[in-house]
Amino acid sequence: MPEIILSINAGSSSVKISVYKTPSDGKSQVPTQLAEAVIEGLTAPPAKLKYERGDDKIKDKELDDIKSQEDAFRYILGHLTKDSGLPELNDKEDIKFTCHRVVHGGDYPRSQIIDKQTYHHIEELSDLAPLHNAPALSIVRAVADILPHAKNIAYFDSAFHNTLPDYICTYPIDQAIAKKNKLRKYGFHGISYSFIVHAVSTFLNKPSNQLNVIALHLGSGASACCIKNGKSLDTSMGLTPLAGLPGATRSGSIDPSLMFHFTHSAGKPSRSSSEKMHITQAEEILNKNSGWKSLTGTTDFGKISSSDRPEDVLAFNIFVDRISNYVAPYFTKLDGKVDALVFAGGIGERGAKLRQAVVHGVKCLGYELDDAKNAQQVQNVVTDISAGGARYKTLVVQTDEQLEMARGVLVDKDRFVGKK
Ligand SMILES: Nc1ncnc2c1ncn2[C@@H]1O[C@H](COP(=O)(O)OP(=O)(O)O)[C@@H](O)[C@H]1O
Ligand SMILES: CC(=O)OP(=O)(O)O
Ligand SMILES: [Mg+2]
Repeated sequence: MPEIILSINAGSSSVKISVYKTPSDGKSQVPTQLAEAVIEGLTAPPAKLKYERGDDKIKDKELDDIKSQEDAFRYILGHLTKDSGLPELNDKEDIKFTCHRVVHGGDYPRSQIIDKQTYHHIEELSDLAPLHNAPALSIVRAVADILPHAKNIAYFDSAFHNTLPDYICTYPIDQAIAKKNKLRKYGFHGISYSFIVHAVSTFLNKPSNQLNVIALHLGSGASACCIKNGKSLDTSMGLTPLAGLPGATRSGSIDPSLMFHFTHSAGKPSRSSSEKMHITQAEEILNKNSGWKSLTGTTDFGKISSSDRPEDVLAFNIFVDRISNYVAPYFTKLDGKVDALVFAGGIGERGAKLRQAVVHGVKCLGYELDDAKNAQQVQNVVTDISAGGARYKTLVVQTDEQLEMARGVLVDKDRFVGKK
């Protein structure tokens, strides 16, 4: 009997939910997608709904009352269960598995059933992913409330980076304190990077364990990953998703001393700290009130890219510069043996002008775009946008974290049987 999987991806500005059914032959490892709902723009209200079920589509429906990831989840679940074209979901008890993208999984090397212990562990990690873990847990609680029969499984963004060598994930600080407090580089967007490895390996017809890729996941949060033989060798995010590239509301890496000159109360608790999540004013400022929002007043990078206001041009140039700070070093870490430079995430997939500027900046390495291919809206999972004579390939991958998690359910099902 096919079973229904609800795969939930709570990002910092969006919630994306896909519904799948497991294959009826029980053998193939490919779930069938029945519907996909996305609410985006949580940081640039009003939030907007996109919905696709077969040929039925809703595009950019404005939702005034949806302010948080939990609101978005409840709205989407209501929409799915009321959709008469989706009879598989009319009875909520039909949902057997719910997959949750959890950004910070600490030392967890792979997915986990969410029981009391895992729930509390994810909660303890909330301080280290202030825009992510708590919203993901608010959805886990809502699922426990509305869908008590479903098995909740956490998929961790950090797990893909479990292969980082010690000299890359160790910070040069007192090692006794670092070990005691587990202060190291974790890295995130790993579910997306895992999807990218699968997709590019299929596209290039090359085994994933021989694949070398420089991957850029550019969304509300943005990161770069150096993938060697299909595994993470280095990545730009760190102990938290604040390190590395700037984002919609995040500064990215800055001089650590800066904050003490920015405000005298940097170390004091922020007003949005709660019993469950403790963050300082510095963390609040750098995670929630910086990035594109602080420079331009909007978090919509599409608007920023198409504007010629000086502050938008500055934000665009900063992003191009910071991205280029990773591409060439990762190229050398891979010894120039690079199968593809990959763009993914909301900005990577839709931002033709940004791709053009980034690739132009690394032209001397042998990257060049076909301008016409770059300008088109991508339709396929993988699109080659490189110029005919380019020495190295540039690809756009429409990443699908929900599908990556749902595939994981098919692989992991037996590990979870009998557990609740
Ligand atoms: N046409 C576009 N060009 C560039 N960026 C875009 C475009 N459309 C949307 N975006 C940006 O994509 C980002 C959302 O990316 P996404 O990966 O979905 O975010 P999240 O981090 O919430 O998962 C937003 O910052 C949005 O501004
Ligand atoms: C890890 C991270 O920053 O995720 P997102 O881009 O979805 O906010
Ligand atoms: Mg995302």
